[in-house]
Amino acid sequence: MTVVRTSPPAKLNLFLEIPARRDDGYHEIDTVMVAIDWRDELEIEPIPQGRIELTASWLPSVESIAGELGLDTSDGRVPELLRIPTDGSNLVVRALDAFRATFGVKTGFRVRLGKRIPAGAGMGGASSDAAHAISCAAQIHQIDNSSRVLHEIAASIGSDVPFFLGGGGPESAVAARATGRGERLLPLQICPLIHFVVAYPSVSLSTAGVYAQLNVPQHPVGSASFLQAMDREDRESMGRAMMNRLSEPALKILPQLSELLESLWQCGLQPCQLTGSGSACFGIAKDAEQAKDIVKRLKTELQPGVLLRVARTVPAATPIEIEPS
Ligand SMILES: C[C@](O)(CO)[C@H](O)COP(=O)(O)OP(=O)(O)OC[C@H]1O[C@@H](n2ccc(N)nc2=O)[C@H](O)[C@@H]1O
Ligand SMILES: Nc1ncnc2c1ncn2[C@@H]1O[C@H](COP(=O)(O)OP(=O)(O)OP(=O)(O)O)[C@@H](O)[C@H]1O
Repeated sequence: MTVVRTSPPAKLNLFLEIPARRDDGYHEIDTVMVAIDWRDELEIEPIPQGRIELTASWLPSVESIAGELGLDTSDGRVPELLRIPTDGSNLVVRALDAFRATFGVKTGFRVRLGKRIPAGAGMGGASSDAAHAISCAAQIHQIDNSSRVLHEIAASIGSDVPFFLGGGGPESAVAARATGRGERLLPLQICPLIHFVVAYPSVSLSTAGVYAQLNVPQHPVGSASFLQAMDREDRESMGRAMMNRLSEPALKILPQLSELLESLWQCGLQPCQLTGSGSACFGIAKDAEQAKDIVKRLKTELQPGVLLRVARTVPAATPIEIEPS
């Protein structure tokens, strides 16, 4: 049986405006997302049984992630914040079930999911896992990865999922503009290499809950200035045009996020902002060296209590390794 492996990346929203509320419970968004090298690990093999068997664990270990977050594991139980569902509520299971139903696949998949990306962070970890699971299943069943149908399956699982399919081309874009509810994608050919410091506090936010607290702006800001700056690789103008309309509702729910943003800013990261619906925040560093130094310094100030990582832009769709056995 063939085993396929890949490493789903997280995303950051550099620009996120929300021009309108829709009648179907969603919002029209205008966002520019980049993928970053904070990655989960996914291993999928076909099995004759017609079901999805998923196992999931934290990498390098639940104890080490819990330690950084200041969560207690002394009773041997996984802390609530780090529980990973392995039933039908996991987006990987939902995506693979939708794949089987769409293509009439009677056999199933065994999946091992290694998590590094926190959930409810606005980093799209679950969405990326789901998109990469779809790509792996397509590889196993020799379905063209650029198929429109795969994009439709992805969009049915979640608004952020199609971004991580990467358009199916050989060279996936690092950045894309997403509109509609997030599923209409324009891959961006030019994106400078950006180094980030990303910080996840010991708390998750519900995407639906944050959207529910949003006051839709009367005069939405267009993404044109940000996109033009990106096209010119003009980092200063990009920085000035960055924004996230969900910051206000997220900070209303979790006021302590402003302290985290302040800590990033005080270290010289600029600009600093929430990603997606939070709770993770990020700041842009001048280079890899500065990002590394800042993470080292912030660890002494903020840990335990905050996961801190350096990250840089990478292609949204990660290649799949095939191991025939
Ligand atoms: C905040 C972002 O991460 C920005 O990229 C996305 O807009 C959220 O995308 P996502 O997590 O894939 O969200 P979904 O799973 O599709 O939707 C979760 C919930 O978020 C709200 N939602 C999501 C996307 C959207 N365009 N409008 C919304 O109002 C809805 O209440 C929806 O029920
Ligand atoms: N593959 C997965 N990995 C982790 N959590 C998952 C997965 N699939 C479903 N979940 C559940 O989904 C919930 C929401 O987490 P999700 O991962 O969607 O947030 P996120 O990846 O940060 O995305 P968003 O950008 O929407 O905030 C979690 O509380 C978790 O229980």
